[in-house]
Amino acid sequence: MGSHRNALVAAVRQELAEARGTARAVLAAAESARGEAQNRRRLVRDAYATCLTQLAAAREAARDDIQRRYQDEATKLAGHLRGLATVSATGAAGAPWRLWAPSEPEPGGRPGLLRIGAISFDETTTLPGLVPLLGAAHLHLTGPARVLDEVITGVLLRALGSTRAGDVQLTVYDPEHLGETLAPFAPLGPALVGPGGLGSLLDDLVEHICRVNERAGSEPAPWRLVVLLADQAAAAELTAGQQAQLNRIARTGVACGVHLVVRGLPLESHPTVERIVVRDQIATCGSLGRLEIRLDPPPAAERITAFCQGAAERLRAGPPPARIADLEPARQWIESSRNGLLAPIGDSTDQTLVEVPLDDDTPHALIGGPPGSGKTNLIYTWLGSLAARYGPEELALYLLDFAAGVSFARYAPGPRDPSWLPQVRLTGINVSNDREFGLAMLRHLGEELRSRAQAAKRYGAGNLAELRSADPAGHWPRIVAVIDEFPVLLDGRDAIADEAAGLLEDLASRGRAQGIHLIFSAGETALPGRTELIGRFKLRIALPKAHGILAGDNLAAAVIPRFHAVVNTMSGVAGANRVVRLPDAGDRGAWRTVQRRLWRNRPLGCEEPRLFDGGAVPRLPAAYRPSGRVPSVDAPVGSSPGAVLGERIDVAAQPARLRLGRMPGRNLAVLGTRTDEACDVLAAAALSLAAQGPAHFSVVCLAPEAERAAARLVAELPAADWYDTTDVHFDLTHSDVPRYVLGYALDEAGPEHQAALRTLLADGPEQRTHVLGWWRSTARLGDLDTIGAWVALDVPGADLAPLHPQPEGPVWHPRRRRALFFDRSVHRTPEVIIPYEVNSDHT
Ligand SMILES: Nc1ncnc2c1ncn2[C@@H]1O[C@H](COP(=O)(O)OP(=O)(O)OP(=O)(O)O)[C@@H](O)[C@H]1O
Repeated sequence: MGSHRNALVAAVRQELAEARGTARAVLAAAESARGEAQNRRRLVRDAYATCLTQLAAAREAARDDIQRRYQDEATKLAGHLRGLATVSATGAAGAPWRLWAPSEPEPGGRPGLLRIGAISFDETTTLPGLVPLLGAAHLHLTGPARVLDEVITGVLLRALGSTRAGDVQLTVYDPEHLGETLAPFAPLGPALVGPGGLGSLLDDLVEHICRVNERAGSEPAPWRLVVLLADQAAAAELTAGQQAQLNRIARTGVACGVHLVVRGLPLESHPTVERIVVRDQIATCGSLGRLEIRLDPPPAAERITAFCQGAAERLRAGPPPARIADLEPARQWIESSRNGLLAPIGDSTDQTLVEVPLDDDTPHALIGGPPGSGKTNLIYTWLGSLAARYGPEELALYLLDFAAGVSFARYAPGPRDPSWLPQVRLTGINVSNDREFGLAMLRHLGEELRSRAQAAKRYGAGNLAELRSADPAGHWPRIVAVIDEFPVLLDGRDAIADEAAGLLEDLASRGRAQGIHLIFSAGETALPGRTELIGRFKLRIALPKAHGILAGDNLAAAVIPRFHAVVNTMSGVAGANRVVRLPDAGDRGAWRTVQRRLWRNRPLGCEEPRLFDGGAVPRLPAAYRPSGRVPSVDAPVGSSPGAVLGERIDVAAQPARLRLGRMPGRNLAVLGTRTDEACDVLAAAALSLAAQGPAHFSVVCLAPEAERAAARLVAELPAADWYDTTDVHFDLTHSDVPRYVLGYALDEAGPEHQAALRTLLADGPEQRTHVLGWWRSTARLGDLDTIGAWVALDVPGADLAPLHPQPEGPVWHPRRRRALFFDRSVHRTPEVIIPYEVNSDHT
């Protein structure tokens, strides 16, 4: 029994132990599951936290991105809007008051929007607040009357300032203040409508609209801008009929150029009615929705008055004349000069361009007007207009300016601008003292006339057009010679005037058929004894107050205003006048731009023009200096080497040469007291001889003031002896090569040397020894037969009589850097030359 109980206890114990073990295992599993669950919860919580952080960061980034994009877009949009506003309201229509100035509308452009204030876009961006008016809308304003009047004042000034004078006709109905509200506009003379005048004003406007409608398609300008400033009393008196008229205008006015600016009267709604509501200096407009415009302050009354006075003045003067740019052709150089040259020089008051011809019927032109009347300006305009139309194959220009100035210098290359006008072949400036150059140009043109006449004869052609048809490959441009202040050339009864007059007669009478045209201008054209010549100029252009250009009974030049001209193609007879308004051609910068463009398009081989500047001293060209090419003793010597003395006053700038052959008298005397010029003549002669072949030089210097120049010459010559007062020699020694004795101040040679000098002068040339000497006075020259050539500096003509073929001596008025050169073996009369500058240290 006991063992049974023990066995049972043991079994129970066993079961209990098992049950405890199971419970412990279950507990352990539960513990582990809990731990796992807790772990998972922590993980989930961590993940959630991370997720939240990431989400927050993503949200921040997205927000930043949106913000940035918004900023970018807003800035871009504001920029676009500002750009749009700028083009919609250019110049006076949109500029803030502190920068405001009236502006010229673009030709053919539409009127823009008008600024009344600014729209703040965000803290940093503002845009102009613009409203439409001319060509687009009526304005209807509501708000405090004082502020509205300020807005209206600003709008009016902008509308008037951005259109041409006369384009806007202003009418003001102001029954309360009788026009005083817009008093600063008084100089423009607006039509003022008093109390009780509203009805007839509206009727008038409606009638005007009907008339414009009948002429459909016509330009609306001038616009009629009608400002209605009604107070309560006036509004109360508005009749139903007037209201109906007002509404009719609101509907139909804009299309017919009638614009209302209304405060204090009701106006029917219509797409062309822009409503502006003002509250506390803030305006809202129908066209801008909810955007608010902070109003600009009104413009100062003085500014309005000043502008209106200027506009009234411009209105009295009429529309502005054409500008130089308006004369430009659509395409350059497409015209042919076969039958003539036709180019505008300005416009008439109806703004049509006035063209002037140079052709077989009107071959030559005469321009006249007192000093300062605009002759040079007209020539600039005409030349510019011709040069833009006719290329260098069609037109060749020769320009000479005898007026005190350098007006044609602009057409030649200069130190600051390498461009030149491709049609210009020759231009002379500062020539008033060098009439010889005028003569040279006429001689050149005379040659051209002769060769054209010969060619025409060969081809059987009667004029240039026929010659060009017969010889299509030939180069036959029309030639235009312009001479400003031409009477200077014909002035005086001297050989130059006589020869020039003869050449001009020839050119004026025969040039027509050969395509050679003259344009002459002068302050005074009444030239005694030249009436026949003047009569050849059929085209007359008279500037204000010109005398003697038009016929005696044609008084048009006396009454035309400044910067106008009378163009007459019938030698100035009354009844053939055309009044032209001349553009201002004075802007050098603008001309340079045009010239550069023409210059860049010049044809291949187009040569630079020859510029003769009477104020410049030519330098001895390098080709006449021995440097770099010292001839050897064996080199052949020409039978008569030529000494270069100076530059000839001719179109080719050739050197004046003295041939020194083996004949009696081939010596040179330089005469006068101007040391530097005398030294230059001797140096140029010696250096040019040295450059031609082997020669021996003896320099005899008897004047201390010439020593420096003489010494420099010796240094530059390949071989030279030096003699001075301590050692004078005039011996005639035999030499294999030509020998040149360069004598400085030979009048200083003492009596003991006179015989030797005379012998040298008399016998030297045949033995190839030549004296090139400087005498300061003609009295000490000795035997004149031995002096075959001379160069006179500051020696009066009378003193040269013994050396001159005619006993009365040459007409010679000495002037600086000019010399009279006579070589009895080639000249009939002496010629004027310009001594070269050989060394630059005395100028
Ligand atoms: N059409 C014009 N528009 C504006 N200004 C002009 C016009 N014509 C001339 N002028 C100006 O008037 C002034 C005198 O003109 P210009 O030198 O052409 O006269 P001019 O008759 O040649 O004088 P002068 O006989 O003294 O040489 C210059 O300052 C020039 O710029």
